[in-house]
Amino acid sequence: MKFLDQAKIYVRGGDGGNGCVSFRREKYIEFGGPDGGDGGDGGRVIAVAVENLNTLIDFRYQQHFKAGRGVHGMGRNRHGARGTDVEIHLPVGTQIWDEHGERMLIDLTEPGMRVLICDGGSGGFGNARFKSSITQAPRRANPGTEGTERWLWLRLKVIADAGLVGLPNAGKSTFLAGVTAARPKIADYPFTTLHPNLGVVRTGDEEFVLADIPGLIEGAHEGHGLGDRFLRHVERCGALLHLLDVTAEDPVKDYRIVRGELEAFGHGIIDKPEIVALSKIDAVDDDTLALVKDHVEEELGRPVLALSGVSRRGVTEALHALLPHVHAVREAEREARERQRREFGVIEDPVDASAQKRAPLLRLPPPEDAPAEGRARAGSSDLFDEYEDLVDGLEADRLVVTASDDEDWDDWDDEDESDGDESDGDESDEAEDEIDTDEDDDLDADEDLDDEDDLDDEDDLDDEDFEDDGEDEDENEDGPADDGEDGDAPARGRKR
Ligand SMILES: Nc1nc2c(ncn2[C@@H]2O[C@H](COP(=O)(O)OP(=O)(O)OP(=O)(O)O)[C@@H](O)[C@H]2O)c(=O)[nH]1
Ligand SMILES: [Mg+2]
Repeated sequence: MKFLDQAKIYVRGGDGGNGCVSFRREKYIEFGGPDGGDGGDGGRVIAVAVENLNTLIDFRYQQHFKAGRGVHGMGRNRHGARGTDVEIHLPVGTQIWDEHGERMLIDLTEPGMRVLICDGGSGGFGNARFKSSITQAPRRANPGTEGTERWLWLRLKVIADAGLVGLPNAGKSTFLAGVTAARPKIADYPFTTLHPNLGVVRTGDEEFVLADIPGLIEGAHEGHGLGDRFLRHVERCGALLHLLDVTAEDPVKDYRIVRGELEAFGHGIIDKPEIVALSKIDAVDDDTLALVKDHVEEELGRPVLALSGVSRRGVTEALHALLPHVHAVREAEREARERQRREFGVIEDPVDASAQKRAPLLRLPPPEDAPAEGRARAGSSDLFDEYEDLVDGLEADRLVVTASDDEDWDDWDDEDESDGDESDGDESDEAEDEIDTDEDDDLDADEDLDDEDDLDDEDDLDDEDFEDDGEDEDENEDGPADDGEDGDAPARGRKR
């Protein structure tokens, strides 16, 4: 499988479904009352950390993730269903960064960790919600709110307890293959290893993960060789095992080159506990080894181990030297995880009953430019007031409508005016251009109405009513919530 350790993705929560304006229509039942259901909430986008994945290559082929839209509310008090959630599976060790790659939002360090990265919009209230003792036939419903959207960077940092560093050909992959079941490519040329390899080391009853990363050369931080970006995979390691090829001309110089690159990379790698070992010692006799070892120890001013990935000599000692550091980093990681949990807070997951069995859902911090409260909730917003005004201006009666969006509301408004004009226009002489525009409006409005009809499941029922019962008319005209002079024939005819 190809290795890719960063990717940019676009995520979008589903829009909330619109509330529905509908009235109960049934034979022999007068004043049926409002029965428009609420729209369903939009689906959410959730990131899940999973094991057995170690690349972000999938995100090269798919970058856009959109959750499903909430279903619109319907008549007979039917609420729309929630939009479907989208789950994005990420390898453990993936970090989620903001759009500009400047701020890390969350670090998926545990398998099964779940993060809500994009919330869906809320469903709008149907007209049944607006029933009160005064307004018994409310003709308003809320449109659903839009889902949030954002771009995010994903960065994979392989999670290993210890890492192998060194020049190309130092014997890193050979060492990994010797102490773990990993089978990295090994060959007698530089840059055999092109991406990090992981292996699980077992010593006694201890286990830890060892990472072999591509070799570093002088100037790697400027992009020489494979560059130094793979170093971020050892950022999380508890310790580094720095291998120096004993057969090399000058192991001390090799050591300094690699240290120089670690320093140039930054991110605290240079400060990590480091164990230095001469490798390939089976390739030299003991005298030469002793000579080189003394020289290197003297130059570096520290003890140096000696090992061979081929003959396994000195390997156990090197692993044991790594162990205390591995324990220390694990302890620190555990604390960091607890801190992260406290910081992000856990969201109760009302949707999914099985969620309790799974890891808690964490909430990703909102984009920095977003309003603190997030998006306005349906039913409590300016949107609502705006809509209320619009509806008050409407003469339309007994509409059964599933709103699609704001534009539709505007169209309704237009339509109303044009209808008025239409009836006037037949009787009186209007200015010509005015009539023209009105006709255009009419066309548009009719089209819009058709669209709405298509969306609306209620239509059959209501169509029938419109056709056959004159009672209904009376019912609405006499209805306690009728605002004055509506119930006029043109308005009703218009809806047909
Ligand atoms: N004799 C001997 N040869 C070794 C030993 N370790 C590695 N080699 C040889 O050295 C060469 C390079 O080994 P690798 O393990 O691929 O080296 P590397 O550090 O992973 O190299 P890159 O992946 O290119 O950075 C291969 O030909 C190995 O057979 C050892 O312990 N003894
Ligand atoms: Mg290698």
